[in-house]
Amino acid sequence: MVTRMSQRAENIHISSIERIVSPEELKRELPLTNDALETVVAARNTIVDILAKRDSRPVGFIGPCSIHDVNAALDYAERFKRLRERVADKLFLVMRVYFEKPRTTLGWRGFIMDPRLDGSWDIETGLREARRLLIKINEMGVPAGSELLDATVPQYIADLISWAAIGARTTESQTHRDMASGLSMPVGFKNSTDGSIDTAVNALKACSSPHSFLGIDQDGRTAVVRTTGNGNAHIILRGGKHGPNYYEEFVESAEDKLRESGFEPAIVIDCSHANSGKKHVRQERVFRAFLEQRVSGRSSLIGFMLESNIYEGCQPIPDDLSKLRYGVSVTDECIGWDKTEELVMSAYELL
Ligand SMILES: O=C[C@H](O)[C@H](O)COP(=O)(O)O
Ligand SMILES: C=C(OP(=O)(O)O)C(=O)O
Repeated sequence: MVTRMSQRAENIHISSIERIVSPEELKRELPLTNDALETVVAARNTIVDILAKRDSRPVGFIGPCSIHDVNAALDYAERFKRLRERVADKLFLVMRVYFEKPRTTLGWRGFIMDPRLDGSWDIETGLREARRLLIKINEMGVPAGSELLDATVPQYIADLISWAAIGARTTESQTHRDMASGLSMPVGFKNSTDGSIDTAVNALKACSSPHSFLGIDQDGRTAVVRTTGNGNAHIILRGGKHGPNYYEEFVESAEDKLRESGFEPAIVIDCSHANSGKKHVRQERVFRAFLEQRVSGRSSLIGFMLESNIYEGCQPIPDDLSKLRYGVSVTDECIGWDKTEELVMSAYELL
């Protein structure tokens, strides 16, 4: 017979809780360098200027769907650096350096959560190696943009991120709106997976106001976090379950909704995800439609996103990791580097 004293009311489904390095300890081990800080501050200021239309260059968020191999990420960053310098007078390019992946149901959750890609969930190593990689990329002069998914992660890496995304699956989440209201960098909110633009506009309203919520401090202790609100936020059209939303009528409708809510329209077109039906070959079509609208004077379109890797396509994560193909996405399909260069250079010619 179960006695009352043997019953338990908590941690029934918890198998373990392990302490890890605190944000402060990790930053002491891997400090922000002056060169990296310079990249971050300059890029954030430029994106703020682009949002406010003081800088007329479109911003491009380009890079892998997810980082899974540090060497391939650095190889990509070298190519990216050369390309971004070539087009810098007409385009401002930020590398997608995405470490956290939200999933529709199940799947690999990204480099921070599972850096070895084998289900070992060595999150402490993930945080450490993500921070180390971000320092190197920023020291090269390449600014990084990333989706912020776990509300604890920013304390470990946000000082190295120049632009953050809140994804389609979390734009409506109070936790993510609270978090975004305290972030130091500009933030893009995706429309939700059902295609709702209202959800993203509501997120802008929420995120531009102050909030108080529970988080951790730099020592890793539970703390009340009070924010001032983040006025540097914008929406990202990524399509939804009923199809793409990069066409003019959707952009106009988004502009109207933003104006009605008191925001000067600033919109990024995501050329991937539901705008491309997750087919890398369709990203070009979306990109060209973005360019056409932009060149014909639609100044609300302040930027675009391309999912790009060294080689095109994607691959499932094999049980034998030695069979992973170098430079190929392990999440969504990406365009390859040659196509990336071709698209960016064609935009450069046109702008
Ligand atoms: O960007 C990546 C994916 O679109 C997102 O993480 C969802 O992926 P899934 O539908 O394969 O789970
Ligand atoms: C997950 C992503 O996008 P979305 O939230 O639009 O699905 C992404 O950009 O990696």
